[in-house]
Amino acid sequence: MSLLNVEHLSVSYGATEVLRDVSLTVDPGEVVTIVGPNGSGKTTLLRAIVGAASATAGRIGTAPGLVLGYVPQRLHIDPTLPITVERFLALPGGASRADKKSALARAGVPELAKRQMSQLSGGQLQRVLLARALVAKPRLLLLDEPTAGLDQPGSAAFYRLIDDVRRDTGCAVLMISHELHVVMAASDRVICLNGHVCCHGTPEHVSSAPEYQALFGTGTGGALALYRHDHDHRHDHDGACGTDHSAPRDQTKAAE
Ligand SMILES: Nc1ncnc2c1ncn2[C@@H]1O[C@H](COP(=O)(O)OP(=O)(O)OP(=O)(O)O)[C@@H](O)[C@H]1O
Repeated sequence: MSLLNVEHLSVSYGATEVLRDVSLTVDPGEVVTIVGPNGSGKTTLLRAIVGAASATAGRIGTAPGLVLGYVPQRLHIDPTLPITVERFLALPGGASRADKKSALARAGVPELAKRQMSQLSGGQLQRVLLARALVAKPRLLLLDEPTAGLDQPGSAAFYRLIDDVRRDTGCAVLMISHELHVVMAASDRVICLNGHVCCHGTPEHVSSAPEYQALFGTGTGGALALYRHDHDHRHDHDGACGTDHSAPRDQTKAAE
């Protein structure tokens, strides 16, 4: 049984439809990565899954009692508001000291408990955000570009950490990433989003799909092209993006 089942989801901000007819599933233990150009609705999709953006159509089903852990893309911390890492990790429902300690240890930053949030480096902050997501012992971890702003070694270390967490806890991961080599190496499945699901499947399948290449270019240049592609294929309401949305079932579980 899937942990998460997004069915025909549409989300609008005012009159602007940002997501249209998006369907996907995440099964226990899977790593599913969402790629897509800036403004393609990736963050909105995660926000809808955690209940922070409301659907205009479709539904989001979760396994009974599913605990989600969400690492947002950005966190603004008011530097005038003193708050320690330890206090930041407190959950609305309360978290034990032991749970907070073990989440920090699992995120690789056990020494940061007493530090001020405003004094953390970018890499430390990402790990503290991860720790906060882990306190509740999630079965599904949602990561929104978790390594944005980190240098290459910092980013690689963070993804190794995610891999360790997944192996140790068995949680599934649904993440947004712009780093193609990470996506290729670490994901079971990839969903290419551009307001709608352009294509989906194994990393190999997606990276060779014409819809993906139209968005991101081909080869390793695709990773760099993520931010400067020209959106040159249609994705209006007839779904005419040249996409075979009925991709072979052995290659993907999206849109079931
Ligand atoms: N709260 C909001 N109100 C109105 N429009 C919004 C809001 N949040 C996002 N949008 C718009 O919705 C579209 C999708 O935004 P979203 O942040 O989901 O894209 P994204 O794929 O995550 O982009 P990026 O890669 O730049 O992070 C954008 O055009 C954005 O300007």
